Amino acid sequence: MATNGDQQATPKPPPSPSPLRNAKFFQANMRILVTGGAGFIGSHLVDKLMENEKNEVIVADNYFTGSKDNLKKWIGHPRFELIRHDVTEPLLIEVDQIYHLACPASPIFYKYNPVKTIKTNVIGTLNMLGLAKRVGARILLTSTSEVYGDPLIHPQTESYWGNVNPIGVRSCYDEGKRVAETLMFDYHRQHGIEIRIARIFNTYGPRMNIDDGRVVSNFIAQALRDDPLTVQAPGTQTRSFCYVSDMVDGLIRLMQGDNTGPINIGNPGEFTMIELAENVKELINPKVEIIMVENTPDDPRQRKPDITKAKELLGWEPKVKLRDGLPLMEDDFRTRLGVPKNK
Ligand SMILES: NC(=O)c1ccc[n+]([C@@H]2O[C@H](COP(=O)([O-])OP(=O)(O)OC[C@H]3O[C@@H](n4cnc5c(N)ncnc54)[C@H](O)[C@@H]3O)[C@@H](O)[C@H]2O)c1
Ligand SMILES: O=c1ccn([C@@H]2O[C@H](COP(=O)(O)OP(=O)(O)O[C@H]3OC[C@@H](O)[C@H](O)[C@H]3O)[C@@H](O)[C@H]2O)c(=O)[nH]1
Repeated sequence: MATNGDQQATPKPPPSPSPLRNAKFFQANMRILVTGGAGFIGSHLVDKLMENEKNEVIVADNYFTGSKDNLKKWIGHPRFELIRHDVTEPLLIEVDQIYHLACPASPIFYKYNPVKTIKTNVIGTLNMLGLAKRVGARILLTSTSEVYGDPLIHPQTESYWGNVNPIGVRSCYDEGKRVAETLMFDYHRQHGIEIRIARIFNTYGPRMNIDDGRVVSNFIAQALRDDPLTVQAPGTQTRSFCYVSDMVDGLIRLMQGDNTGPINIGNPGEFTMIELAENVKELINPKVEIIMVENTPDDPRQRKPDITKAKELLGWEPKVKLRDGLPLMEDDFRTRLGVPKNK
């Protein structure tokens, strides 16, 4: 049973969705729901889960920031199903595991309709926990480093409670994810649900929306379009960037392991935004200009994961360095933007 030091209820055995599942000649695949599976991280997670022939993967997504395009290689596959579904509505299906990712992640998208972002985090997580409770599924929440807000300790350990503005423009996301974590633990303590919480730090890689608005996708798209790289002032703020394949590996290990978390999953390599811009310029377009532009309120000034827990409890650490990951993302952006390498 999962351990996190808190008192825990004894989990009930999962109800069997069909007596056939225990029959000798019935192929009992692991049924895995991925909410938000048409998005950036979700679609890479689906690719990895589909590699295992014992997995059946069901994606539920409302396509707010995701796209069917990200899943096109699986559409029609006998072990794959795609459902247009908004997680703020209940979902009645039979599954063994739930990876709950559904939520806009880029600040420009989560601020676009903040009330909807809160609903997605709170009602959406309640609905997925209700589903987990009904069918006895294990559920993993993709929480975020944003639960630490503008952190006053550095690097951030999971025991740090954070420094979040409860009424700011980012709060719909930060506080929404904090409530989602609370709900996960309350369902765990009250109903014995098997939970897993990943606190994801900034992740990048192929398939990010070209106009996603997050810094790595912005800089790469700008470099390929010969537009200036827009560093938001002061540019000394830091982030630590994890390549998506490392992230997916960490999420699967967390789901399959014995620990509830929360566990930080991220790459501790820390960069200022000026350093990131300089790296993109050097690697992708040495002629591009770097300019300073105005920032948005409550931008965290520093962020770096302490990944001791992930190393010890999951045997996980990231493998891909930023300077190796950026060219992989560049190739994907070149294809989608139609900008050949030696233009
Ligand atoms: N990428 C990162 O750096 C990062 C960092 C921390 C946490 N996370 C978390 O990881 C998850 C995935 O992030 P991502 O980067 O892939 O973002 P993304 O925007 O590419 O993917 C989110 C997906 O959720 C879907 N979605 C949004 N609201 C929904 C709703 N109400 N019902 C159903 N589907 C909905 C979107 O259409 C999209 O497919 C999110 O929960 C995010 O908070 C991501
Ligand atoms: O064009 C840009 C965009 C962003 N930035 C800066 O880059 C830094 C990172 O900004 P991003 O928008 O990529 O992402 P943030 O780190 O602010 O938020 C992210 O944190 C973790 C996740 O939960 C989410 O994916 C997202 O909320 C910020 O300091 C921002 O000011 C730029 O300098 N230029």
